[in-house]
Amino acid sequence: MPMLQTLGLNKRFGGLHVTNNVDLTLEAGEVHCLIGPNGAGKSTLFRLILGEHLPSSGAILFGGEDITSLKPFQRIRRGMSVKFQVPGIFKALSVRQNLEIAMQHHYDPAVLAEEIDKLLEFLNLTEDSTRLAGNLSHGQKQWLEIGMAISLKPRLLLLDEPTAGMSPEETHATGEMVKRLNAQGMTVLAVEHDMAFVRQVAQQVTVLHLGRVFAQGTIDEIVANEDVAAIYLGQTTAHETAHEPAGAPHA
Ligand SMILES: Nc1ncnc2c1ncn2[C@@H]1O[C@H](COP(=O)(O)OP(=O)(O)OP(=O)(O)O)[C@@H](O)[C@H]1O
Repeated sequence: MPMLQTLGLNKRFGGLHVTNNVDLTLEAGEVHCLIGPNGAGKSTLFRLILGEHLPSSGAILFGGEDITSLKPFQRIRRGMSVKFQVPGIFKALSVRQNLEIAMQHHYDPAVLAEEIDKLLEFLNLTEDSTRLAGNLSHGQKQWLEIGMAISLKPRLLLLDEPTAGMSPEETHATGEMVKRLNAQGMTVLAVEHDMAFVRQVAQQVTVLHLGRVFAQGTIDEIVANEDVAAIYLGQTTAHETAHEPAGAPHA
């Protein structure tokens, strides 16, 4: 049974048809990347999956259960977790305190410290555990957020442009993190522009264009697809800045 399925999903904002009949299937245990030019509808699809938007029509199944009308917290309870681009960490608290806040109500006090230690090690943040989160590097902040998102051991992790603004080294380290999570059984759906990252982690890639599924396949199939290359034409690297991801994938 697939981990996640969207069936004929539509979302309209007034006259704008932003999600157009999207059928997306994520098999359990896969890393799936969602790519597409700016405005293709990637973030909207994410918000539909998480329940921050309700679809105009269509359905969403999570582990076979119809969750279309469930609220975000009910989806999270069922094992979904998300890391958005917008920072969600408490800058004035230490790295460890941030994780404590995310985890304290979900773990027995007897094992909490040990669980946090394990997570800090996974995130390469052990030596930074007493630093204020606001003083971390950009990449480390993103890793702390990933840590908060995985702290409750979700079945499905949604990542919205996890490597935005990162150096190539940080991007690669993030990819390794995702691969280790996946090796432990976590299913991952990531919106991502960085094709090096997509190539590093993705078993399946879906290309969205104008709200529709434009192409789907392995990274090799997607990169070789001339129609996919064509929809990125005109969206050159001129859009890129260090902190603003471009619409076009950069190889
Ligand atoms: N709440 C909203 N109300 C009206 N229009 C919206 C809303 N949210 C998104 N849109 C529109 O839907 C379209 C798709 O937006 P979306 O953010 O989903 O695209 P995206 O693929 O994530 O783009 P990007 O790569 O730039 O983040 C855009 O034209 C956007 O302006």
